[in-house]
Amino acid sequence: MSAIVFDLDGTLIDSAPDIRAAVNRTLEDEGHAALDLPTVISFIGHGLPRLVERAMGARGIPMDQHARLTEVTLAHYNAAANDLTRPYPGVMAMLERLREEGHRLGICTNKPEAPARKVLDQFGMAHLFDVVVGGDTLAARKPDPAPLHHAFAALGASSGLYVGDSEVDAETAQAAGIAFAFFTQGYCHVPHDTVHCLARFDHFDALAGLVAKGATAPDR
Ligand SMILES: O=C(O)COP(=O)(O)O
Ligand SMILES: [Mg+2]
Repeated sequence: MSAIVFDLDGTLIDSAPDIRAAVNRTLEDEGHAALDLPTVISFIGHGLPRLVERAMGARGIPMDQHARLTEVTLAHYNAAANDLTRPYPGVMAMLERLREEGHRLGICTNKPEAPARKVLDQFGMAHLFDVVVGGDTLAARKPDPAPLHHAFAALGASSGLYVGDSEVDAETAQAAGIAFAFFTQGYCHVPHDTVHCLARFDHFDALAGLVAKGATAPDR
């Protein structure tokens, strides 16, 4: 038995199109032009408040509107979190296999906890996870290691494997002293060879094999 914790956006699910739609609804409500998908993807990774801040910056909206527009965007997202979102190929089979092998699974995402739970539920994945830590579950969010420590503690493990798609996840794992497996098809914003990881993979069919080969050994 080991504990395996997953990032969500860009790792288990390709959620950027719905995130983009929510942000663009907010911008359009305010009379501003929409943002394209690559631009929105470049803003994903540090949580919703940061994403809204960057979208506002791109459109020259004064930051005194930030708290309000973050709430508005969250409401838009909660209303339509699964219209365009899809799990990456092989995700469901991989999660079920890891559970069958006796691993305990968790989520550590910077997405707010409520929509994270909702998305997992709508894809029929919620029952596979023993803990969901979102960007607003604790006072700190990734790359602070606290949310990842919290997830592993809830699983009754001090170590295991963290699986994510971005430099933020790699930094978080390193700060937490947890081994990191890097899914390369998500929303990473730096050259892939600069991402510190124990293993990298581009399809979830490969993950169970990595776990079996001992990718859950401590990273340092
Ligand atoms: O909400 C974000 O900015 C990123 O979410 P993630 O941590 O699941 O990639
Ligand atoms: Mg991610």
